Amino acid sequence: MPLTATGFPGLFVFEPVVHHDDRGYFFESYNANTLHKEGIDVAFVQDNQARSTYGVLRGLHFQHAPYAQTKLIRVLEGSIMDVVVDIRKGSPTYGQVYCLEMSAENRLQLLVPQGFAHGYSVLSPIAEVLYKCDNFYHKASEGGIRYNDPALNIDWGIPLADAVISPKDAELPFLADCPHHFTFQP
Ligand SMILES: Cc1cn([C@H]2C[C@H](O)[C@@H](COP(=O)(O)OP(=O)(O)O[C@H]3O[C@@H](C)C(=O)[C@@H](O)[C@H]3O)O2)c(=O)[nH]c1=O
Repeated sequence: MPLTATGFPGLFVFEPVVHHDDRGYFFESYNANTLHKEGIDVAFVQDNQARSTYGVLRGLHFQHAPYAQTKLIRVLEGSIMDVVVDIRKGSPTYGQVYCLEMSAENRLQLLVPQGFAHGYSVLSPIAEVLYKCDNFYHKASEGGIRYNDPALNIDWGIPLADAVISPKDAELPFLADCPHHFTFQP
């Protein structure tokens, strides 16, 4: 599974090797050994799957310690704009935004380390998103940052007038007011 660095420490894009034949195609959507060979060892314990319609915007979310989560994200149907923000104090990319268009067609996967806020918007009529997490859901440890934080100025790939946002997400704080931070560990 070829891996591409993003310039953000610990944040990687994977593009699986697809084997095509007369029947269709086959690819390994996850292989711990392949990641291990790239120096990445993550013990995933929970898979999440979410289906959304066009314009749905989920995020930006994280869980703080001791329930922080590494996530490996991919799209099973449709296309999304995936967005992460580095909130690790001391990171060379602290406060910076990384966006990646991910789809069932391009099969890209994004490995998001602990210490990033994560969200996505749906670009297609329907999107089905699957992500692995290395820590269990813990409601009391949930944190987030507002999708329209002016300091981040995120391009979600859709007009914000079309965005469908949960009441919880609409009230998240801006990064400058966020009470939770991570410490960068090189
Ligand atoms: C995240 C999560 C939610 N839930 C429940 C809580 C709630 O009743 C329902 C929907 O939860 P939410 O509104 O938080 O779902 P959602 O807004 O899709 O939350 C997700 O957003 C993306 C961007 C992420 O990165 C994830 O980590 C997660 O925070 O599902 C679980 O049971 N387990 C979980 O792991």
